[in-house]
Amino acid sequence: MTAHIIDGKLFAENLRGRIAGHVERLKTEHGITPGLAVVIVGTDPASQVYVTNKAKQTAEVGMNSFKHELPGDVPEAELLALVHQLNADPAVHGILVQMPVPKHIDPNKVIEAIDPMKDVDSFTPANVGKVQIGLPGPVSCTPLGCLMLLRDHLGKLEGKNAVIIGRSNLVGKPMMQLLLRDNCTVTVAHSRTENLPEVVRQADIVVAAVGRPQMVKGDWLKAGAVVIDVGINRVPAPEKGEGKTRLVGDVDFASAAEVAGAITPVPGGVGPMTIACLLANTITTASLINGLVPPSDLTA
Ligand SMILES: Nc1nc2c(c(=O)[nH]1)N[C@@H](CN(C=O)c1ccc(C(=O)N[C@@H](CCC(=O)O)C(=O)O)cc1)CN2
Repeated sequence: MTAHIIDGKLFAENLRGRIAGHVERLKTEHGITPGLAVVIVGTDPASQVYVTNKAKQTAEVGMNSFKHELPGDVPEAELLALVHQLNADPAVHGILVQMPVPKHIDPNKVIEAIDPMKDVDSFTPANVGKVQIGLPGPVSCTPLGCLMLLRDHLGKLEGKNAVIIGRSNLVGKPMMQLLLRDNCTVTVAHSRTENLPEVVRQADIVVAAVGRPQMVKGDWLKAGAVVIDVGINRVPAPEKGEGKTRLVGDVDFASAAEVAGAITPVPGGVGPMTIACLLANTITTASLINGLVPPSDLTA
C-alpha cells in the first residue's frame, strides 16, 4: 500500500481563507477587528521563525498583529507585567507567549497570568477544564489542527481505535480529550509503555507526538491506519552537505507510507495547521469576549 498524503499546508491555506471571511464579518457586522499579541523571549532561531510566521499570517487574514520581543535575560516579573498589560488592552483578543521560555522563567506562572478569555493557546487551567467538559472556548492549536485533518480525511471518527504516543500537556493530553469527544476509543502511550509497537498495531488512528525522530516504523502499523505525525525534529543531513540538517517527524515516513492508509508529511503536515488554528482561536476568543457565538467551523 502507498499511503494517501494528507496535505496540511493546503488545508491550512483553505482554513486561513475561511478565517479571513470571519474577520471581515466581525469587522463589517460588529465593528470588531480581532487582535492577536505574540510575545517572544530570547533569540531561539526556531521560535523566531514561528513567531514571525504567526505575526505575518495574522496580518494576512486582516487581524491586528502585536509582536513583543523581550531579551533572553528579561526578569520574569517584567514578562508577567507585559502579560497583565495585554490582558487589560481591549484591542487584544488573543495572547500567546512562545514556548519554551528561558530556564529562569517559570512557564506555569506565565500561563496562569494570561486571562483565560484571551488564552489562544488554551494552556490555562480554566481552558484545559473547558476542553475536558466540552464548553465553548479555544482548543490547544496543534491538537485542534490534528482533529481537523482527521475529520476531513475520515469523516466520522466514531468507534475508531486511536493510539496517541506522548502525554504532554501541549499535545497528548488535549488530543486525548478531543478524540474521546468524537467517540474514539483512546489509548495514550508513552515512553514507559510496554510493547509499544504491539499497542500501536491495534490503532486505526495513530497520533505520534513523542519527540523522537523517526521512532514509529512501518511494521508498527496496522494496514490502512491513518497516521498523524506531530514531531518536528531537526537531524543531520550529510547528503545535503557538511553541517546541513533536515526536518523529520516522529514517524519513519518511508516505511510507514508503505503500510498506512494515509499519513501527514513533515514538513507540510501538522506544523502549518498549528498556526492556522491559532488564528481560528483568535476568532473564537474575539467572539466570546464580545458576547457572540464563535463560528462552529473553526473549533472542535
Ligand atoms: N505558545 C506556543 N508555543 C509553542 C507551540 C504552540 O502551539 N504554542 N508549538 C510549538 C511550535 N510551533 C508553534 O508555536 C510551530 C511549530 C512548527 C510549525 C510549522 O509550521 N512547521 C513547519 C516546518 C517549519 C520549519 O521549516 O522549521 C512544518 O511542519 O511544515 C509551526 C508552529 C512549540 N512552541
